[in-house]
Amino acid sequence: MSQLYLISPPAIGGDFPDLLAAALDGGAVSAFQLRLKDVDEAAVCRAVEVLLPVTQARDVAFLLNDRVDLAVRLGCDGVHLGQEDLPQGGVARARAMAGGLSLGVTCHDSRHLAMEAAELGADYVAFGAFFPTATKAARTRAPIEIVEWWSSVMEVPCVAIGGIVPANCGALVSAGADFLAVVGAVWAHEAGPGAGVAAMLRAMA
Ligand SMILES: Cc1ncc(COP(=O)(O)OP(=O)(O)O)c(N)n1
Ligand SMILES: Cc1ncsc1CCOP(=O)(O)O
Ligand SMILES: [Mg+2]
Repeated sequence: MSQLYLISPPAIGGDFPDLLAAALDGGAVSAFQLRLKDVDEAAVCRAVEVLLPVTQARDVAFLLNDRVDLAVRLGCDGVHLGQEDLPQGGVARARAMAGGLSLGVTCHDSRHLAMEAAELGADYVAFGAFFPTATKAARTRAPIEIVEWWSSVMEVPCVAIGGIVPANCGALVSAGADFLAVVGAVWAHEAGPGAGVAAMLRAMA
């Protein structure tokens, strides 16, 4: 059984706290990642301040994308780092900086990067993109077999990301993905984010 990992749109408006509440009230979301792109640090801090209470009230873990220093300073539950977001010293240094926070690391389609990240203390590894996505110009396409392999040989959880929607998520659930991370499937759902979460959870069940 996979769990749902919700990621914010790359840009958010003033109504986003209400949209996030609606999404989280649509069903059991295990983790939320704030992933803002092209905004300054002050805007990220303000967003964390207003969104953290929304997730805390619903017992959903709050991870910040890209910035381990800010995640620690702002009291987030975790941080997600890409290979280009790692500090000097790589995953080992990120692990030390993150302390008790949950640490996730992007591993694209690489078994090597994933084994290295797990060895150096990542709490989860992320593979993707599995399907075409409009959210990001993803640098790699990952085969579903990498999830099958990872879940059969490793204990550290894995996250699948990239173009995941209700119609295609079954193969990743069957392959043993611990978490499915989605953006568009929820925020672009025609009936709103709560319906997007509910539709994902129905398809994952
Ligand atoms: C759960 C999860 N997996 C992968 C990513 C991608 O991270 P990264 O490669 O650093 O790319 P950006 O998201 O920063 O554009 C992620 N954010 N979350
Ligand atoms: C952040 C990220 N990293 C790889 S694909 C992706 C975007 C995922 O968004 P969507 O679920 O809309 O395809
Ligand atoms: Mg990043």
